[in-house]
Amino acid sequence: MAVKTLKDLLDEGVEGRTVLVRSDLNVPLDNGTITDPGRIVASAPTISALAEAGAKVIVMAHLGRPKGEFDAALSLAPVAAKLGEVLGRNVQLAGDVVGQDALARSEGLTDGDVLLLENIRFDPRETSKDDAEREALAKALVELVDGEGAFVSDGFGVVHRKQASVYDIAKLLPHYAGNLVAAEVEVLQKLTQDSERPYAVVLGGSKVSDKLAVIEALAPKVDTLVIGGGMYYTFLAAQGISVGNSLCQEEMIGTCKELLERYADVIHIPQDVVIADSFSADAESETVSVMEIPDGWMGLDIGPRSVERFAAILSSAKTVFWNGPMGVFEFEKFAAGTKGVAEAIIEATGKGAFSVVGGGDSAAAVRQLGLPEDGFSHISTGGGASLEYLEGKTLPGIAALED
Ligand SMILES: Nc1ncnc2c1ncn2[C@@H]1O[C@H](COP(=O)(O)OP(=O)(O)O)[C@@H](O)[C@H]1O
Ligand SMILES: O=C(OP(=O)(O)O)[C@H](O)COP(=O)(O)O
Repeated sequence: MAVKTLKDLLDEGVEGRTVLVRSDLNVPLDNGTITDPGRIVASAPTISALAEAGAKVIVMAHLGRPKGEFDAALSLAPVAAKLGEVLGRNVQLAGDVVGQDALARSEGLTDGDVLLLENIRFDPRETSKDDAEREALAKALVELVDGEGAFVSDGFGVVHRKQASVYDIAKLLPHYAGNLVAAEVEVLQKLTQDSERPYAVVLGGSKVSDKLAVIEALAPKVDTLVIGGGMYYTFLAAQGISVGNSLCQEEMIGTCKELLERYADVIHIPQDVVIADSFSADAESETVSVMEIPDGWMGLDIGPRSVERFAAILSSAKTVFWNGPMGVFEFEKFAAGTKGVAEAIIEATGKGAFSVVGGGDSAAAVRQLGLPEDGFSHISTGGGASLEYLEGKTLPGIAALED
């Protein structure tokens, strides 16, 4: 990556300078409690290095997908507390993004202080499609800077988003790749440059509209695409199978039909499914063939026959990239598919395959299901970002650092 790095910035000297850092602190929450702090832990070294070197550090981050306005359930308050604990230093949380409180707190920063702005997506300009709106937010963020500022991009999980705190801000300040972004890109380069065959990609999760588009680009590049989680119901619907209340992206049915025809040898979808009568931990559940999903029920995990078949396919892979849980692993009843597929990837890794798990929830699943983290070659903090990198797409948050 031909970009300046954190080391370059530290060599220049940051004492007394305000450094804006974009981190991906989008961690899973259960009723306000962080269930997996992985992304906070992975983001800490860059923030810590800057604070230690005497910078006034202002961290920008998002949580979930608020609709451009304050949402108490998506406040970064629990994240600020956890970040402080991990860093071993006080982390202030601003009550807003670029409002009165953020401005007053940024003016009061002294060397080595860390200030976290409130969820950057509370400001509708962050995710706006309008360049001028995003640029206006980027300018407001720069106004928090005292003297000669700098921008460090360290939120790998969000570098595929053309958003104000990821992309536009780099045009206004000297910019550098943080340690996490640099390390993640280095590992993913291995996957794109010399991936040993057979190369398998396993896709699941719930960001169906984002990731169905990725399948189109990845299918010609890999030997096997294993699809589970919330992703495959659109493929079932494309075969005329009724999916009840399962996640399904109606407008992508035509695309899925074409993909199934063109890549029949590459794409593998489940044969059986664990269905539920509601989206809850104690829902009534049953394992059925994918042909038998009744109206009103929804698929929340892949079934045991599918796990067995996927495990057989993955056992011969030499390169594996996995993003997205196979089911709603947060509920015990629907965790077996994710566990089974993860175990198959661990087994392949043990036999010499190079394996990468990407995504906040996928990484959380590995830890929560008690699987060994060192069973994989690398655990990445970015799911969508990794996928788009593997696709060969230009990632706005990385391209902006190259300018
Ligand atoms: N069949 C399903 N229906 C609804 N949600 C699902 C299903 N399978 C998996 N999920 C959910 O997908 C979420 C993770 O999706 P995603 O954000 O795409 O993954 P990652 O964060 O690893 O990139 C998990 O919270 C999980 O509960
Ligand atoms: O969780 C994230 O991505 P991932 O689920 O693809 O790993 C990132 O924080 C990006 O979030 P977004 O997909 O709402 O832009």
